[in-house]
Amino acid sequence: MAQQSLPKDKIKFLLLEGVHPSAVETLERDGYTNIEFHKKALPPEELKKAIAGAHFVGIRSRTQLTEEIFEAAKKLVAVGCFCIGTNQVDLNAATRRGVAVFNAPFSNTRSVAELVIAEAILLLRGVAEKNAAAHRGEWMKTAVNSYEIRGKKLGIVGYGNIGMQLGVIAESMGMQVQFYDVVNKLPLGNARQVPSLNNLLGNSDVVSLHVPETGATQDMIGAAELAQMQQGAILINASRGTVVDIDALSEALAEGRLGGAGIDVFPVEPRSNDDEFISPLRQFDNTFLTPHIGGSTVEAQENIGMEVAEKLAKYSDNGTTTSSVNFPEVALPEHAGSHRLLHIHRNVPGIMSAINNVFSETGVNVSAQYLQTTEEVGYVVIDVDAEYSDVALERLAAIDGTIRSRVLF
Ligand SMILES: NC(=O)c1ccc[n+]([C@@H]2O[C@H](COP(=O)([O-])OP(=O)(O)OC[C@H]3O[C@@H](n4cnc5c(N)ncnc54)[C@H](O)[C@@H]3O)[C@@H](O)[C@H]2O)c1
Ligand SMILES: O=C(O)[C@H](O)COP(=O)(O)O
Repeated sequence: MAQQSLPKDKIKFLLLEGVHPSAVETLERDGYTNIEFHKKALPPEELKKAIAGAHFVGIRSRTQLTEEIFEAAKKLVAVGCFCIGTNQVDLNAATRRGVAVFNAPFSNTRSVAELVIAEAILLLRGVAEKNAAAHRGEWMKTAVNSYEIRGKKLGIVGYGNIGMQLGVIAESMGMQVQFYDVVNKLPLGNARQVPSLNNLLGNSDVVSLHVPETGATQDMIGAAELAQMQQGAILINASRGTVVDIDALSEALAEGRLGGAGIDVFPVEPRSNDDEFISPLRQFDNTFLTPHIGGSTVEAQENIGMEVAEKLAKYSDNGTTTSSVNFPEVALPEHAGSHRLLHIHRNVPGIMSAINNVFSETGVNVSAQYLQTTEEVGYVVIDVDAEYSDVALERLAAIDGTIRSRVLF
């Protein structure tokens, strides 16, 4: 599929799930005015219709971009996840169609870490149940089962951007930090990596989960793992709802084996704020149940809006794919005075020589060329004299293995 460069007002952005206004402001400042904005996620059938005319789509964690949705999104050039997680996007389906996917890997990490620390303090003090009791008119003044976090052991599962930040804050408040990760990580401060999940679970006063949603993390904390935890320990999950078996957690809470839990993400979450939240955990006073708001602070949302909108605009303006989660990464300079050809292809032998043949056979002068590949996809960017870009684009688009090509003026 070969695409000519469109005037900016013809390039359509579909922004869903109430991304922060900073996204719209950033795009408008860059000259993109064709923006359809929705406060909520769209149901699949509506999404299919809305996405059919969109060149760029912006989502958060709720919108599922499945194979079927990509099939309906014939004009789609890139996806912006205005969040960290990208598990809601079928990345293979995107890559096969030459659709680049971007996210905001850092902007809300502090917000999540702060929520977890707050919950660790309040749950170790028994505040969740004392607060619930007070709302019912009960007075629970007691020091029994009420502890400081100072000197307690925090076990972090998944020592990535959030886990590391959490560890630093926890340590500054006097906690001893240990973590489990599938990758060997450099511990910050006095944190200590432990060799196994069981080792961490059996030896932590508070366990906090910060792994991505993958096959390996599905039900990572089930009945067997909960049984490993210390009597009275706290479990916090602000990662993904699929990581904890909620029925097993309910059982552990019902039997009084855990001191409490802070759960921000659930296997099934209401589609909107108008729908009822249904969970067996509602019965327990010693839990904080929050509506997936780990990253929902004004600061984080504003930064995410700018960061992801900038990435989309940059990709649209000059082809830069820096920090794409599914695409070869290329950081490109401006291309004033020349036209820029973007060629996305399956990474199979012979493609590069076919591309270079186009230029040797047509005599089109190449002023710069950039190439980057992943296992599946190759991304070549070629700057050429403006008057020859049409003919070169046509020839490039006809090369066997081409996924998508476009020209930027
Ligand atoms: N509640 C919220 O609002 C909210 C906000 C932001 C992020 N999140 C979730 O938190 C997750 C973590 O975010 P991050 O920015 O720290 O991600 P990250 O990619 O920086 O870190 C994830 C860490 O988990 C480790 N890991 C992966 N699989 C593992 C496994 N099976 N066992 C142990 N460790 C494993 C990785 O090696 C990595 O160190 C995100 O994937 C996202 O789903 C939730
Ligand atoms: O992946 C994330 O960053 C979090 O889950 C936050 O998602 P949200 O933007 O939908 O709140």
